[in-house]
Amino acid sequence: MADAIGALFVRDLKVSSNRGRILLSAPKLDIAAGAAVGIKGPSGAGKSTLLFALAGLQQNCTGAIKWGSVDLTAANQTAKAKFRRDHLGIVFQDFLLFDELGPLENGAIQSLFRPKTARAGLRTAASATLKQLGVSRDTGDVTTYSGGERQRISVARALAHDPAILLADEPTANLDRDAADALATDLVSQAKGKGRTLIVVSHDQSVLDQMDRVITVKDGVVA
Ligand SMILES: Nc1ncnc2c1ncn2[C@@H]1O[C@H](COP(=O)(O)OP(=O)(O)OP(=O)(O)O)[C@@H](O)[C@H]1O
Repeated sequence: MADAIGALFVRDLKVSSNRGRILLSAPKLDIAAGAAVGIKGPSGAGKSTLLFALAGLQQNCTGAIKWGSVDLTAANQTAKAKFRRDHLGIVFQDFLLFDELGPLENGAIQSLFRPKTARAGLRTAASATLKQLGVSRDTGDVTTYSGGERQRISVARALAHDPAILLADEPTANLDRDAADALATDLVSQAKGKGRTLIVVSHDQSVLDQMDRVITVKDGVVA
């Protein structure tokens, strides 16, 4: 399964700022497809920079970031966008939902820019994941839902296209303890249940405890 799209191979990665300062280096990082991996480290260490590089969203990267046979550092913007559309789901600290829409409209938001033939499937998948995650009502916009529910809606959105890879950047930072624990459990079960690779940046030890493995980033270097 060396070429499984969820298998990550990073070599000699360097990420620079626009002014040429090295923000992050990762000499070697391998993650097996289907693994659940935490990324920890002090504030400003470069964790989000690493996660965004792995998503093909970070500028000024050199070296190799390969997901299966797709080399993101060699890909142009169109190819990177296609990779994300086909294979990647992302969950953000601040949810990044559309406040004026409800859970299903947010969960299935991708249907607005997907081919007509894919739209019904996306809505069905988002609806099923919302149910699995316990977001059972679909009344009112998402501002009427709790933080934990909103983050679960953003997980349903990230998974609607059935990606092989799920990335999350501090997904529990805005949640209370109970909601954070539940969300971490949900992320792991949604990933493991479908053999997805899960990579979670977190300061939260109870989130990191649920991962198969934890990587440390310190002073811009991935250990
Ligand atoms: N586009 C950019 N241009 C210049 N510096 C940047 C850029 N993006 C990030 N940085 C710097 O890179 C370093 C790493 O930032 P990053 O957000 O990856 O850290 P982090 O480990 O995720 O921190 P936190 O835990 O506080 O979110 C920081 O010093 C930050 O100021």
